[in-house]
This record gives sequence, C-alpha cells and structure tokens, in this order.
Amino acid sequence: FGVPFVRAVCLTMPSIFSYESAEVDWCESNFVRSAVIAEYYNTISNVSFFLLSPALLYLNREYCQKKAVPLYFVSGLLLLVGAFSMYFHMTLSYVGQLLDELSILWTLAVAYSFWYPQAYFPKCIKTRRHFFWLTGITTVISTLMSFVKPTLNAYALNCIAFHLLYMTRKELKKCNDKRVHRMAAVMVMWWALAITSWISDRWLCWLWQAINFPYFHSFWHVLIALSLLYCCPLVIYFDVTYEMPSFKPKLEYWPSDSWPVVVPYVTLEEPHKQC
Ligand SMILES: CCCCCCCC/C=C\CCCCCCCC(=O)N[C@@H](CO)[C@H](O)/C=C/CCCCCCCCCCCCC
Ligand SMILES: [Ca+2]
Ligand SMILES: [Zn+2]
Repeated sequence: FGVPFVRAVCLTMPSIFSYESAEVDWCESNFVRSAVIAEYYNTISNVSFFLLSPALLYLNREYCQKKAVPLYFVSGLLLLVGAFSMYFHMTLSYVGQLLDELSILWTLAVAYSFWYPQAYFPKCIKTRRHFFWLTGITTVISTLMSFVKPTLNAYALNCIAFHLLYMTRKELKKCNDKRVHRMAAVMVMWWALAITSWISDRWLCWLWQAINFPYFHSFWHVLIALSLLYCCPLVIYFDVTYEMPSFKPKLEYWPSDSWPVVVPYVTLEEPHKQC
C-alpha cells in the first residue's frame, strides 16, 4: 500500500462535499430546472432570509441604537443561515446539511443567550454571564452530537419552537397590550403554516409528487422567515420591558396601522421624561 493506493481510495470515496451526499433529500425533484442547482425552488426561496435581516435591523433601529449587539448578531447569523441553506439545497451535500443545521442551532443559541428573560433562568444560574456559559456548553455538546444522526437534527431544532410557544403563552398572560396579543397570534399563524409545510414535504412527498406539486419545503423557507419577522419584535418588546426599565416599548406597524398587511416593529418611549 503506497501513496498511489491512498490516492486511489480518496478519489473513489464519495466526498462529504459531493452533490447528493446528504442524508436527506427534499421532495422537489433534483436537477430539473438547472444542471448545477439540485433543488431550484428550495434554493432560491432562501432569499427570504436576505430580506428578513435588513428589515429587522431597519425597522427596530431605535432598539439597535440603544442596544446594538443582540440584533446585529442575530441578523448576521440569519444571513448565514440563508447562505448555508442555499448551499445545502444547491448541492444536497453532507457538509451543506450540517452547515444548514448547525447555523440554525448557533443562531438560536445566540438569541437565547441575549434575550432569554432572567425570570426564567434555572435556579442555579444567577447572572446573564452564567447563562451565556450554560448556553455555550449546551450548544457545543449539541454540535458534537449532531454528527451522530444528522437526520434527527432538524426534528430536534423544530422542537425548540414549542419551547418558544410555551414562553410566549406565559408572557402573554402577564401582558394587557392588545397589539402584543395580535402580533403573537399572527406569529403563531405563520409558524403553524410553516411547520405544516415542513412536515408535509417530509412525510407526504408521494402525494405531492403524484400531483406534480413538490414545493412545500420552499414555502417553509418563506413562512418561517415571516414568523421570525413577528417573533423578533415580540422578543425585543419583552427585552425592553425587563432589561431596559428606563424605556417603555411600543409596537408600531409598517407601513401604517391602516394597511391590511403590516409588519410590526418596536419603538422606545422614555416614560419618565419631563418636558
Ligand atoms: C428568547 C429566544 C428568542 C428566539 C429568537 C428566534 C431566533 C431564530 C433563530 C433561527 C431560526 C432559523 C430557522 C430557519 C431555518 C431555515 C433553514 C432550513 O430550512 N433548514 C431546513 C433544511 O433546509 C431544516 O430541515 C430545518 C430545520 C428546522 C429549523 C427549526 C428552527 C426553529 C425556529 C423557531 C422559530 C420560531 C418562530 C415562532 C415560534 C412560535
Ligand atoms: Ca429533492
Ligand atoms: Zn431548507
């Protein structure tokens, strides 16, 4: 066994970067619309994340001026999620799948470390710095575990949405602002449509292929981005309430209240300001 043998093995071994080396393949048929993009609509629908990030930063700019790091970090990571997801659907490679899933995991971890309300910290955690460490260690362990059975990663990630739903319910019980309740209801509606699309693409592919409409995963990309467009202002609203007591958060709608379809954002009022 010399160098030529090792080279021969490496050349014939399927590469983790090669097309269709991932453990999952979504319902959309591969290489139908392009010779280089495996799943065309699943790839281009990730544009939603490139629109979501600047929209969040622009609309919630008053919050960003007072507390820049969390939203800059999360928006940047959402761009990365969009880019890795594009790469994954373009190649359906093993590396693409892991980059897609791990970028989601780390975005959630960063969002939780910055925004998880202190009132819900486990009893042994006293400060946000400690919570950072807890999330960091948990995320590193989850990252290592994600190599064991990559097919299960997406299911585990989707379960986190149920924790977010539970927290939203708890917070809404303490909140009388009708706008906040309305925004949460719209977020849940988009998320319910998103997860229904994700599950139907996974489980009912035979049906969608039979009727020649295998596009539900691309709907998922758009719908989950829409639910995040509502989720982030909601989380910011509670962050201002709990962690920035010198300001009062106010929900506004873009372009204006009277439009039938609106995007929520948070502005800050200084309640103790004397004129
Ligand atoms: C105090 C906590 C604040 C939380 C803020 C939320 C931050 C959200 C961070 C990341 C979510 C990005 C999800 C985009 C996924 C796009 C890529 C994709 O489609 N990947 C698939 C393969 O292509 C993969 O199968 C999908 C895996 C599942 C991901 C599930 C993510 C859960 C996101 C929770 C969103 C909550 C919205 C409202 C909840 C009621
Ligand atoms: Ca496919
Ligand atoms: Zn996807």
